[in-house]
Amino acid sequence: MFTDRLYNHAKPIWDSYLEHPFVKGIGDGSLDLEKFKFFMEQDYLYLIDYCRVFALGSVKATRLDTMAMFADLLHSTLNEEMDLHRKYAGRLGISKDELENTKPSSTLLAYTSYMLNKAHQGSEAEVAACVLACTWSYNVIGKALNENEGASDHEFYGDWIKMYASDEFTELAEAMKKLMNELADDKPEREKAHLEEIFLHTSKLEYLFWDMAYHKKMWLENTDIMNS
Ligand SMILES: Cc1ncc(CO)c(N)n1
Repeated sequence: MFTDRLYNHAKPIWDSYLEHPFVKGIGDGSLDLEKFKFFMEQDYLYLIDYCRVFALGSVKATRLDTMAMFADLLHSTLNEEMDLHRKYAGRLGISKDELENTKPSSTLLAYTSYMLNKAHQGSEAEVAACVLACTWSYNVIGKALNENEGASDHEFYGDWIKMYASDEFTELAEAMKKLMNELADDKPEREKAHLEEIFLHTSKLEYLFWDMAYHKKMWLENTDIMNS
């Protein structure tokens, strides 16, 4: 299947997520709260544009069931996944306004601009390739962290793990993989290679996103000049 090919190619990058101190810190509960706060603020902005990518998927869908699938993903991101962020914001003392008015980091802009550009230019298959690494890798990470004894009961990070390891989120990731396979399987090799490139780029951007959050990096690490 096409998604096996994608996974095999991206495996070293995906394995490195689980080694990253940010991800490990969620798993063992040791992550600095300020780093998590930075992450959730940037991730909220990320999800706003991620929803726009799903909307483009509905626009470009050639079949009604694909249109419905992108619409469902948009709906559950807006109402369920982003609700996790709104609840964490409440616990961290960030208002909804502040959350929506977060200043974007360079990594966030690179990631969302890339996805939106590819989604605007491409067909429904490119749109699926843009969002696949996101949903799928968070599910893989959530399930891996959930293996840690007591991780999902952690009083602060437990809810994050429960969200991404949940049956509902697993179903979304599986549905995305199924859609990618349906859309890619009969495509010529040149097109498959392009979809694979998008998957690899977004997989790398996922790593950059974890690293950005760990260092609370806006534009350049350890410089204030560009951070205003
Ligand atoms: C950066 C990023 N990638 C993937 C997901 C999962 O939806 C997320 N919330 N944020």
